[in-house]
Amino acid sequence: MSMSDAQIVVRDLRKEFRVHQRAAGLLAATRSLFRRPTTIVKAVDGISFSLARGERVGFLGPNGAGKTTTLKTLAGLLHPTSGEVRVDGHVPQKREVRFLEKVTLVMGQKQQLLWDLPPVETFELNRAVYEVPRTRFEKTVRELSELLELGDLVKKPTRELSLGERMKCELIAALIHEPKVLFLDEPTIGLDVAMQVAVREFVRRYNQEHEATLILTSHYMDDVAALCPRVLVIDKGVLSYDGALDELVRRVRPEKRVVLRFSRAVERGDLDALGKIVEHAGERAVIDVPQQDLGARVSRALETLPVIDLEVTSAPLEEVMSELFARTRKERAEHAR
Ligand SMILES: Nc1ncnc2c1ncn2[C@@H]1O[C@H](COP(=O)(O)OP(=O)(O)OP(=O)(O)O)[C@@H](O)[C@H]1O
Repeated sequence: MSMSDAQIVVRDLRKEFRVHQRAAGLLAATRSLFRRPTTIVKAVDGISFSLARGERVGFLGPNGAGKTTTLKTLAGLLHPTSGEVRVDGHVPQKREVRFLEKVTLVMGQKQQLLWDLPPVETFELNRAVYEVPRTRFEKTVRELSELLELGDLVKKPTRELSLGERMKCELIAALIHEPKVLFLDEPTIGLDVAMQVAVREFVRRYNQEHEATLILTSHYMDDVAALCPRVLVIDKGVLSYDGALDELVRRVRPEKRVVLRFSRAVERGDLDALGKIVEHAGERAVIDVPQQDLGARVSRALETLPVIDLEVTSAPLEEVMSELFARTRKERAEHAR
């Protein structure tokens, strides 16, 4: 994809925050009223990427990596310290009406629904703000409520809804104006597994039906695996990977995970030759085996051990990601020395 075809373009984006240090003690506090020491936090430290229309990209990184800051900048809520950002040809920070009509930012940790009123009232408010024609509005609300199986819940006061029901209504409120670009920051946080799946499927359908572009952050790797073929990995404001999720997993963890069950307890020493032992408790063992040796090692296990059950899996994505983040930190620490 050339930069000119891209719908979202980010070039060398930096965002710094100036933070006042809080000194302890009354005297220090009084003094700091006049001369407050400040430090600079480099939340985003020179990142570049671009997205084509309709793409779904996951934004991964540990806490404080700079994900929310990047999304807020793309949505026009924060001004970049330097660098360039374009979303469908617009400079987000100008917050032009035509730009605002095209985008939405959903933050799982914040809500826009009015607490004491039913969600439909917030939908109505957004209809007015975005000047959505009545018939289109009604069609959208009906379709989205059906997709999310909300029924008449949208007419109950928000405070009476469960977390999952509220999150679904948040999504509808954010989509009343049928945006083409979705920035979703932890949209499934706090939801149970069934609800996560429902929201995920809904987002997927919206993406397909509207050819909407999507950037998603989530601590639930299942969300990312289900929705985002491509991922960006950010740590300490710097991008360390931009590419296919599968490829990332292969790079970080070229091993397959083999779960073995035996008809009787097996000695640890008998397992050593198979690979890296992740777990071992007598009649059960979990072993990481290099991908290229998988066939040979599995045959060996079957020949030499009383195997009654064998399953080949991959390490959970959560584990792969925390290993990646730990590695990046370590490399950077060594680099800094
Ligand atoms: N308004 C602000 N003022 C000062 N520092 C900020 C501000 N917003 C964010 N930061 C700092 O910038 C860094 C990046 O924060 P950001 O919220 O973008 O991270 P994140 O990747 O979204 O993290 P998480 O996964 O925890 O939500 C953090 O060190 C954070 O403390």
